[in-house]
Amino acid sequence: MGAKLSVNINKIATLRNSRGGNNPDLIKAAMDIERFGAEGITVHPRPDERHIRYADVRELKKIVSTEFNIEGNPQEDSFVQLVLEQQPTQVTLVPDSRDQLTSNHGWDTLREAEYLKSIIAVFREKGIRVSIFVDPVAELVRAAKDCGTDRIELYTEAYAHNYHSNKETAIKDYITAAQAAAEVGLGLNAGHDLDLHNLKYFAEHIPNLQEVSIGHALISDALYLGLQNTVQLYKRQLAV
Ligand SMILES: CC(=O)[C@@H](O)[C@H](O)COP(=O)(O)O
Ligand SMILES: NCC(=O)COP(=O)(O)O
Repeated sequence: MGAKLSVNINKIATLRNSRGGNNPDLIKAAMDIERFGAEGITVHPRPDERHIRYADVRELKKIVSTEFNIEGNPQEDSFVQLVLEQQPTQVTLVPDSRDQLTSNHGWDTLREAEYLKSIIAVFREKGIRVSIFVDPVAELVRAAKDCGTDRIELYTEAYAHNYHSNKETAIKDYITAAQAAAEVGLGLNAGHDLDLHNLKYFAEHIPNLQEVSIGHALISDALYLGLQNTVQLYKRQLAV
């Protein structure tokens, strides 16, 4: 079976927030995205609530019937409280600073090991699956296992950036990192800047890939192709 598609709906909230009303309706969009075939809904509430708001997360939890994945930085106490209260399928820990435009690096699982061990345990004790955002470096992947996480999410910005110039080179570190994950028994997710051009090749070369979370490109494509068609096109790239 191919990797699951979890659609990140941050950008739908960004559009809604730009006018202050409820158009587009985030809850309806999440339900439609699931109905169109997505196997998960991802949100990344940031401290300034510039797209997904904490209140959205609470409303989404009531209606998401597939896997609900909440991303964020556990160094924000309010984020930890929100996740513990909402009990999603998965929490993805991302080391973003408060004013960051978008995620731009993974955890240093060697240097931050003690902190990660303690915070991962907090979520796992409550039965929430934990994934941590990691750059494609085998040593950091192996160290992630020692932190007690269930899965890692490989940060795919570098792959997406380099894909068009040389896809064989672009995927190399990800293959090595994915093999390291398999060797130590870690589940494997991936995300950031994956799109209709680069997704199939990634899925074909990373056989132990369990889930991708995709937002920016997918929602942008939906402007031209329609949401239903777009979700199905992305799913087709994963059917390798
Ligand atoms: C962890 C990750 O790569 C995504 O959460 C991405 O950062 C989306 O966040 P924004 O929609 O705020 O850019
Ligand atoms: N975890 C990655 C994610 O949720 C979406 O990233 P992007 O597709 O918006 O770059």
